[in-house]
Amino acid sequence: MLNAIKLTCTRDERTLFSELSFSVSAGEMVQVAGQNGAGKTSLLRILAGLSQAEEGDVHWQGKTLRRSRDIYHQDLLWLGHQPGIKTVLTAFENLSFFHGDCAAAQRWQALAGAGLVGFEDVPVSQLSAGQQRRVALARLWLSKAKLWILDEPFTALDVVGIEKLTQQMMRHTREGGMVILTTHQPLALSCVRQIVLQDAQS
Ligand SMILES: Nc1ncnc2c1ncn2[C@@H]1O[C@H](COP(=O)(O)OP(=O)(O)OP(=O)(O)O)[C@@H](O)[C@H]1O
Repeated sequence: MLNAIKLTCTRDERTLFSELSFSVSAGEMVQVAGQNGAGKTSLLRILAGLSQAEEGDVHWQGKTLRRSRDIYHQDLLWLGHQPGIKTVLTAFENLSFFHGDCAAAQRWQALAGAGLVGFEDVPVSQLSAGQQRRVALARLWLSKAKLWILDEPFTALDVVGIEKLTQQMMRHTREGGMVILTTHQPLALSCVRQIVLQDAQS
């Protein structure tokens, strides 16, 4: 279980959120919602251990991230705003780089799952924005991480890509995984719990 405990985040002397507490349990999908600039990415980065809250703490399986760092890194898959893939490599080579422990057949399957059949051997720099996003998301087909933290994963995806990703997130939570995401897309899923960050200025 992930516990956010009384998190306070301040940027440029503006408090984005204060004393924010919530938990995410196995099998849950949570959408962090709010207007542009409300602090969604800031919150996700804190949850992923990439930045620090001014106050409060994040616990994974009952321990602070500091104390559970190694296990947390194994259990977490973070996909940020940027695709975070290597543009000089092909789609297949990217999956080999990030998931060399998976069999080649699994990597091909992951690319097929993400809708990249026919583009496996093209350098990523020559793919469209949506295809590049699909390469990053193909990692979700291979990852054994329990917790996925996804910042705007639907960006640049077409309708088919959105559907594939939605199905993949649902499969993950059905199997006991956890998903925390931000998106400005309406999510037509009854199983998603929302955490809404109010704009401190409004
Ligand atoms: N490293 C930083 N230094 C200074 N200010 C920052 C930093 N990161 C974010 N901010 C500010 O914090 C506020 C919240 O940014 P954040 O990216 O968390 O918002 P968001 O809710 O994800 O927005 P969007 O929906 O536009 O992606 C913004 O006003 C931003 O300028």
